[in-house]
Amino acid sequence: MTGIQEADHHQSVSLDLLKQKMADFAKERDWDRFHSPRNLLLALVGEVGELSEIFQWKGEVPRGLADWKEEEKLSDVLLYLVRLSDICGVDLGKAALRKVELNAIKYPASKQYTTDSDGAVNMSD
Ligand SMILES: Nc1ccn([C@H]2C[C@H](O)[C@@H](COP(=O)(O)OP(=O)(O)OP(=O)(O)O)O2)c(=O)n1
Repeated sequence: MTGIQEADHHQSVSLDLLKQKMADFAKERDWDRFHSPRNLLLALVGEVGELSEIFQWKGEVPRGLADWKEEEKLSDVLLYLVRLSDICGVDLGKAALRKVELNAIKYPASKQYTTDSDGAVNMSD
């Protein structure tokens, strides 16, 4: 089973599955030689740039992004990030989970939060 059927079969798509798919994709094309950390980072930033183009000059966009057809750009960002993490030997899922835990310690849910005009977060009791 491959591709979309596989995704449908799974409850949700895991980072490990995406990591394996990207590794297979590169290996089958002999593209490991292109997937250096630097190249992957530049490719990732390039895809973030493509994503940014969709939003630029449009003002604030409502949540839900009605009729948004740009899922592929988000996917490219994720795929390059997953691949970069793999090549750099980082367990992205574990690292992100740990960061979520650190965020919760840094910003307790019991506090009140406001933001400055420059976007900085202020915390109070
Ligand atoms: N050296 C490469 C080139 C591509 N890809 C994979 C990862 C991305 O998911 C996708 C990116 O493909 P393109 O560079 O063709 O970019 P787009 O799909 O965004 O096409 P375009 O820039 O024409 O819109 O392909 C990859 O793994 N390694």
